[in-house]
Amino acid sequence: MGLRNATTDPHPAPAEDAPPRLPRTVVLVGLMGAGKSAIGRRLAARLNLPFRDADIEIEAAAGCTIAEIFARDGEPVFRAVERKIIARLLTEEPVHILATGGGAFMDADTRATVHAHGVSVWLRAELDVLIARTAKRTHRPLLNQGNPRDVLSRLMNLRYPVYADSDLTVVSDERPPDATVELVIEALERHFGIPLPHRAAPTAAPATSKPAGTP
Ligand SMILES: Nc1ncnc2c1ncn2[C@@H]1O[C@H](COP(=O)(O)OP(=O)(O)O)[C@@H](O)[C@H]1O
Ligand SMILES: O=C(O)C1=C[C@@H](OP(=O)(O)O)[C@@H](O)[C@H](O)C1
Ligand SMILES: [Mg+2]
Repeated sequence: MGLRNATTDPHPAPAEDAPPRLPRTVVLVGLMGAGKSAIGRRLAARLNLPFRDADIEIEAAAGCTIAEIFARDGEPVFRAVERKIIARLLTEEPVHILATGGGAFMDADTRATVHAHGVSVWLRAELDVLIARTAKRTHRPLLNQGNPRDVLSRLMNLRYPVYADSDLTVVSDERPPDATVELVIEALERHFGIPLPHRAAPTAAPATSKPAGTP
């Protein structure tokens, strides 16, 4: 018979028949509490891609927490490490979902690297949403120096005009995280003009078994 065995076919289907793939690493940008880490992790699972969190990579490289780097070495040292780690992730790792820390995109070099190698998605959130989401944890050094509402409000004024330079903007509001993930997938599909192969969204929200405080 003329039927070919798919596994031993010496003439495999041409590449254009393969499902479209995300062409660039997705770089999530936004203020503390916007959901970069939480949405990024879920987005990676939906798109079946690796997830990296720049903050976790920094802590692994430094062998201590971000709060300890700020206290011991100061913010400029943290920013230098952050710049280096994000450049490495974007230039040396295959396409993945990357959650940055809220200050990363403020660095001109990092912005240039993101524009050159990634697609940036700003998770834009209102002040009250950011305050509610960040209030539960105390690991962010910038929010432990004074009133979090004042700090976040000042950072919004400074940073939102710069975050606006992102390729895409998605609102991060009170809707459930999976609904925001859906918005990001739709925005990416529109941006690249391709359907992205992705897993179905989780149907029901089962009772959480995560330890308290896990993003
Ligand atoms: N709809 C939502 N979208 C994103 N995060 C949400 C949402 N609802 C609650 N959260 C919680 O808010 C926190 C957001 O923090 P995180 O993802 O660490 O933000 P970032 O990395 O941008 O600072 C997490 O604990 C997350 O579980
Ligand atoms: O906004 C910032 O300058 C920072 C945000 C943090 O990350 P998240 O935005 O993920 O909280 C972390 O990188 C550090 O505490 C500084
Ligand atoms: Mg984060």
